[in-house]
Amino acid sequence: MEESDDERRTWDENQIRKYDIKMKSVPKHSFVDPIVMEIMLEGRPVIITDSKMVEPAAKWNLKYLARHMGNTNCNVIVSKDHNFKYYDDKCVQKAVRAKFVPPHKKVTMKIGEFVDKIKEMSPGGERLYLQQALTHSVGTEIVKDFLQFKWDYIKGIQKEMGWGSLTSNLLLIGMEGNVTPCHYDEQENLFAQVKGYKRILLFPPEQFECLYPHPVWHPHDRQSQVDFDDPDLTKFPKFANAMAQEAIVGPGDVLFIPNYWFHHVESLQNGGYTVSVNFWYKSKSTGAVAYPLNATQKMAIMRNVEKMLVDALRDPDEVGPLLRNLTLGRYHDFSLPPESQ
Ligand SMILES: O=C(O)CCC(=O)C(=O)O
Ligand SMILES: [Fe+2]
Repeated sequence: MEESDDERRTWDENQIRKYDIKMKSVPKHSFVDPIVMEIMLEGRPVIITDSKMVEPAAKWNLKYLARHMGNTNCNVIVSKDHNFKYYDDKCVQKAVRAKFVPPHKKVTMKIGEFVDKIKEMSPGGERLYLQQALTHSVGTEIVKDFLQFKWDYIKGIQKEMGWGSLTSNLLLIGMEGNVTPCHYDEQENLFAQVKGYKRILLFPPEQFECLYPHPVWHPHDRQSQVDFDDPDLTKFPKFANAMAQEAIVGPGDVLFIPNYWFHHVESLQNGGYTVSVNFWYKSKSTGAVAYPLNATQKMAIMRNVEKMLVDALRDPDEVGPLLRNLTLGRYHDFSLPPESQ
């Protein structure tokens, strides 16, 4: 961990984790370029540069945050390794909860304590990741900075995209090398990078079958079951066909992560701590629906069917067998040419 707040202006390949995944780059354009909105309206990710969208947060180094957020009880995840796979502990099914072993601890602490801890931590040891919603409780100076964000610009995007309300802003302070494993969210995301560099691997909803998300009733709902560090291709063979879109973002960059797009996020190794602020928005409400439905709409249907079945059967273990009985020997022939049926 860097002692100082020394600003690194770039990064190199050695700081990037190595995965056996095919990749191409996410396009990167200045906020003044009309192509930004064109890409976003197509529902594709883009890195927006020079927008100064969260410029007042540029001074949010650890010292400033510790001084001005001192009294806030912050949510901090403590992990034994570099992975911070999200889980929902409000998960309703008691049976699931009993069998589920959380991969890490969630605690709360004051930011001062967090800063002291991350400075003490040794390589290969325990890691921390602060993930705190920006609310009024974070202190007046931070709220003042927040109010100085470029809201005209931000609201302009919201309007042009037809998004619903801004639901929350998460402040993320990560240690170098931390990884948020591959998952999707049910919101549109303007992900603003403030300090340090992050690499994000994105996968479109069309690649659902390559990423094998956990069932919806599972505490790891929305998270891929595939361990990128050591993919089990026997269990998850189609992961071999996954094609990532890579984005590397640094201070001042904003990445658009579309609703239902899978994303893996890593703070670059040996790059010091990272600070990011995201903006989560409700998606555009679906007006007239065009057929055939797209991959995002099909993912939403699958979520609803799964939820309904677990509700009706009252036992998550019965969902898989029922779905198999429903389709086995009945539906698979449709994809084959007539002579092989
Ligand atoms: O920055 C990270 O580590 C995760 C961020 C993320 O998943 C999100 O903003 O949706
Ligand atoms: Fe996310």
